[in-house]
Amino acid sequence: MLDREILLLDVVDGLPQGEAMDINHMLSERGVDVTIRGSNDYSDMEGSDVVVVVAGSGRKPGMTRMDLLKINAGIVKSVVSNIAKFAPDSIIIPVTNPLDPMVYITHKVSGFERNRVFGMGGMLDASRFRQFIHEATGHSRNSIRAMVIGEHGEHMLPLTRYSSVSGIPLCSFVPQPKLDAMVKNTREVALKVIQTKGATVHAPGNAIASMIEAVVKDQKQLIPVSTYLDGEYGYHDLVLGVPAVIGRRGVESIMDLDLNDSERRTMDAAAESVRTAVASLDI
Ligand SMILES: NC(=O)C1=CN([C@@H]2O[C@H](COP(=O)(O)OP(=O)(O)OC[C@H]3O[C@@H](n4cnc5c(N)ncnc54)[C@H](O)[C@@H]3O)[C@@H](O)[C@H]2O)C=CC1
Ligand SMILES: CC(=O)C(=O)O
Repeated sequence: MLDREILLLDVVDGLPQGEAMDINHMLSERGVDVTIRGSNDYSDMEGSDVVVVVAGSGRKPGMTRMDLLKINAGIVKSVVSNIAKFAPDSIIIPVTNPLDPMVYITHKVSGFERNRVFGMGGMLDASRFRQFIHEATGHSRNSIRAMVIGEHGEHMLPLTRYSSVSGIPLCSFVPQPKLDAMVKNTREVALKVIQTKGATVHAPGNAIASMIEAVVKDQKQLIPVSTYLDGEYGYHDLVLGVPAVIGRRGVESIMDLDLNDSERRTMDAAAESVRTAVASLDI
């Protein structure tokens, strides 16, 4: 595939082709020389540098991400087998939920080195945490840095100690009850969006785009991503969200943060949740 080409691939005949035409018309008006193509044929992805996997069902109001485990595991396995066949040198960014088990499947089924498989979840969670910090403090979004690790699910870990406004740690000027409310809202807000409009769209799209940009432009950005751990944070053979430096080679390094007892308990609960889910699958 040419550098400035994006392929949309879906099982539904006509859907990616229609989306491609629509997006090309928009890009034409904006003078952007990137070509979008739609296809139902996996062989069209040959030569792709980065492949984003969003295939699968989304959760409906009342569902947790983990409720999608069985149905999406089969879909992701088949999609990833095709990626390994037709784009063996690519970087894969899984997005399908439940994210962390899907990243684990992707890593195992593709056989790709762990740096070439990392999921989008933490960056979206951090954008939500950032918005709650903005709403609670009134400070410019530009001055806010937020970090969210753990599971992209019930055991998400918004790290108040590692989040800041203009370099000043959040916990040094926001009272604990307010911090607790921000953490709770960050964990729960996706469901509120789904209850009101059916799916989360713009914020996930933006997070995916930023992650691709970090790879393509070799930005070495520190981003929370869902990645395979081999000893980091004390976990082996497990996928969880952690801060990582993202560049041309994908995950170029993982930052092993020092966690306090309470943070460690949430991280352990996240690890247990993902491990149990993965153990229930036939990979
Ligand atoms: N990790 C994250 O932060 C986020 C994850 N998600 C997850 O991403 C997934 C997709 O969500 P949406 O785009 O809202 O759903 P959607 O229903 O709009 O799109 C999913 C697409 O997957 C296609 N598909 C199904 N099986 C396929 C296969 N075998 N091969 C190729 N395509 C196939 C469907 O035809 C459909 O067009 C869901 O699991 C959702 O929960 C969504 C937003 C954020
Ligand atoms: C759908 C989902 O996982 C999210 O918006 O966080």
